[in-house]
Parts: sequence; C-alpha cells; structure tokens
Amino acid sequence: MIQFQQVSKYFHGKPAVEDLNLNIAAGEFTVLIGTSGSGKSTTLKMINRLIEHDRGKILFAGDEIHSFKPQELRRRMGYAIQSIGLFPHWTVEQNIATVPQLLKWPRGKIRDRVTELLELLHLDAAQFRGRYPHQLSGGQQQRVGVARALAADPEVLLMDEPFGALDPVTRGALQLEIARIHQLSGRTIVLVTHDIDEALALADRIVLLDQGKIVQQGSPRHLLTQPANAFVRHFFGQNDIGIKLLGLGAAGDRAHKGERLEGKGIPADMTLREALSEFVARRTERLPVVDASGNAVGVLHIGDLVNPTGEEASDAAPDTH
Ligand SMILES: Nc1ncnc2c1ncn2[C@@H]1O[C@H](COP(=O)(O)OP(=O)(O)OP(=O)(O)O)[C@@H](O)[C@H]1O
Repeated sequence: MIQFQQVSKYFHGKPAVEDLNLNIAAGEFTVLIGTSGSGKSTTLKMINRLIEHDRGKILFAGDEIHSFKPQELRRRMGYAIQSIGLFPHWTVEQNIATVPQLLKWPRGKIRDRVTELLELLHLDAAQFRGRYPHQLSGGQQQRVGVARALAADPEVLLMDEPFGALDPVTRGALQLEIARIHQLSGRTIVLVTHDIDEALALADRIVLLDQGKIVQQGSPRHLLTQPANAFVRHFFGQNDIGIKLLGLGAAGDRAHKGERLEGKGIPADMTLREALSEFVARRTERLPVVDASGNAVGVLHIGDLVNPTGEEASDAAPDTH
C-alpha cells in the first residue's frame, strides 16, 4: 500500500531520515517508534506530503506520491495528531465534516456519517455534535480528532501521537477503540508513538527508528524475542521483556479448553499480563476463562504463563485434579 524506497530527508543539510526502506501492506497496523528526534514524525508526514522527501521514492497504491495532488492524498489519507488541530470556531459536527464538505457530500449523508462516527467513538451524537472544541475535555477532543480523520472513509489512517497528553485511563480506552476500528474496517494504519506498551498492544508490525534509520522491524513478538542488537534490547527494557511478552498473549488462547472451574471467570481476551495480576490478587493457581457472553471457555493455569513457546495449551492430556 505504501512503499519507501531509499528515502532520505534533510533539514539544513542534516539527515532527519536516511535511506529508509519500508513496505506497509494494505490492512496492516504499523507503529513507528523510537527515541525523540529519530525521524518518526518526518517519516509519517512524508506519506501525505506534509513534508516533501529529498531523495528516493515513496509509492502509494503503486504510484509515486508526486503523481498525486497533495489535496487528493490528504483526502485519501486521514490524519490525526496530538495537538488535535480542531477548528475552534467550528462545532464538532463541522469539524468532523471537513473532508466530506470538500468532497461535496449531500447534507443528509454528512449528518448520518457524523452521527455514526460519534457513536463509534462513544460520544453521544445528540449531546456533542453542536458543541465547540473548548466545551470538550481533552479526551473528547482527541476522539473528535480521530472521528474527523476517519470521516471520508480514507484508505489510510496516519496518526502522530494521537493519544499523547492523555491520562492513562482515557489513553487505554482510545487505544482499545482504535484497535476495534482497525479490526472492523481492516484499514491501513500508521501510528507514531514513543510509548512502548502502546506499540506492543496495537501493532501488527513495529518499525524501530534511531537517528533517521530503521534499526529493526517486525512483529512485536519478533522484536521482543529476537532483538537485532543491544539498542533494541535496551529500548524494550531488557528487565521486563517477559512481562511484555505476556502482554501479547490472550487468556482464551492459552486456556485448557476441556476443563471447567467454578468462580468468577476472566474474559478470554484478557492479556496474560493482566491474568498474572489476577492470579496474584486472587491468590490462586487456576482461573476460569469465559467468552464475551459469559460462557465457559476453559481454565488457565499459572504454569501456562511460563510456557515459553506460547503455543496453545494441549487438551490431549488434560490436568483434571
Ligand atoms: N522543520 C524542521 N526543521 C528542521 N529540523 C527538523 C524539522 N523537523 C524535524 N527536524 C529534525 O529532524 C529530526 C527528526 O525529527 P522528527 O520530528 O521526525 O523526530 P521524531 O522521532 O518524530 O521526534 P519526537 O518523538 O520528539 O516527536 C530531528 O533532529 C529534528 O530536529
């Protein structure tokens, strides 16, 4: 969907990004991560030509991005940023409708789309559509920013620290919503963050940058278990890699499906990291696992957390005691 071929960008003769090769597949959730000044935002902004690259080629849907008008690119790519950039004198509805208005959608269609997006981001449409940005909390403004980026159903969603400056609870809620939107829509998403847990939770593929170059790219599990060098190991925090790996697995995948246990079940989509906390808090070594409707899925054993292969627990010889 988006390809970088030997792309470089210089500011005042100094490289911000150098010889970047990157292939972002359609439908993939890619997270660009790295230390401050490593070139994440520059990389993202070159995709929609907010920053023009100096060398190499960037392709979008097979064509050089220079063959598109910047306006066309920006209509086909939603863009959400930390500072939100909502127009202060426009209502929530007018803000969300920016691109549909440019595309001259009929009024009724715009109205329906605004309603749909507000509901998708858990904002009551009747209550919020007529408000102005200053009448919203920071988290609500961020939601409107994401809704605006999604408004014209873009093929690609570019997000630059969209949940920065939010409290951890709101941040977690918005991360869940983005993950859900990605699952529902299958849209290509490129997100910039310096939050390692956010990257691990959301990414299909993580691209780790340092000083304008890619140090390593791959699935979260790949970067955690096979770091290319000491920088990668250090970046992901060598001391709690085990805990981070637990964050990538779900209780439902590891549960012993043939077993049943009385008691309050943990949700199948709970991460193993959260399950570890439950084991400790409940002082138990086994936990029942339930699906979204509360039906039993199986039983998770504390020993399953140290299964180094991460393979699904076998039911061939269920532990029945
Ligand atoms: N408009 C600009 N003019 C001059 N230098 C710039 C400009 N934009 C970025 N840079 C420089 O390019 C390098 C990469 O910046 P970039 O914003 O892409 O990094 P980043 O990884 O997104 O950092 P952060 O996490 O701090 O936002 C930095 O050294 C930065 O100072």
